[in-house]
Amino acid sequence: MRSNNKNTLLKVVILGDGGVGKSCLMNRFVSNQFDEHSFHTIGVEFLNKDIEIDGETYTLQIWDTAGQERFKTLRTPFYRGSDICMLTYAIDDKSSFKNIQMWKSEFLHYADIKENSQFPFIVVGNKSDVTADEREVPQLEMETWCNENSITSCIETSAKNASNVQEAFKMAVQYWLRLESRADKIDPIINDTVDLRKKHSEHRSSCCVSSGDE
Ligand SMILES: Nc1nc2c(ncn2[C@@H]2O[C@H](COP(=O)(O)OP(=O)(O)OP(=O)(O)O)[C@@H](O)[C@H]2O)c(=O)[nH]1
Repeated sequence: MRSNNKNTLLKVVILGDGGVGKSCLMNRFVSNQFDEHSFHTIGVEFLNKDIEIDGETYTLQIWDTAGQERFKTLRTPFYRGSDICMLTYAIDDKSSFKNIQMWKSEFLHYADIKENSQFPFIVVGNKSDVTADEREVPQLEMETWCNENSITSCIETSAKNASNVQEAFKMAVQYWLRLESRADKIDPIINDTVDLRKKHSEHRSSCCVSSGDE
């Protein structure tokens, strides 16, 4: 295990189609703010935020990526070294749900993770505040897809009204912990070779590319 009462740094990458609310989810989680007129992300940007689970502190380094296809070459180099991947869609946008399979494949390829290995993916259906008439993806459909893809963590969120946002990140870390403790039992030596324990303050970190107006 990487915890042992020390602050554990986890890299979380948020993927999904442009406009599903990735930046808003990150900003709601980190700053408890929501921007009704959020601009498209160009490339990637990240923020750090501490989260406490069972008395242990985890620093999440959250990477918000650009969902638009034209920014693919800017975002994919940042997938390597991720500990958790959030596959995000909007519940009022069926095509964004259909595309999470593509996002999963893109992540596995560029993060260089074997297709059949267990990785902590969490599926997030955002914009749960929309009306029943606007909903295009029933919750059951998400749960079925997750079952078929051996993903045990899925949740509907609203960055707008803050529903389940903290829970989504907490659930992701708990999933990571479950897989990590299983891996430690199988191969404790290999898992101790990479020490990601670092102390971080909560701050916005600049990266190669920032948000901008499209
Ligand atoms: N109703 C509703 N709208 C939301 C929610 N989250 C985000 N939005 C809106 O959806 C739009 C896109 O949000 P972003 O966070 O910029 O989407 P993104 O996925 O980061 O988009 P890209 O940067 O292009 O990949 C903005 O107008 C937001 O205000 C939500 O939970 N509910």
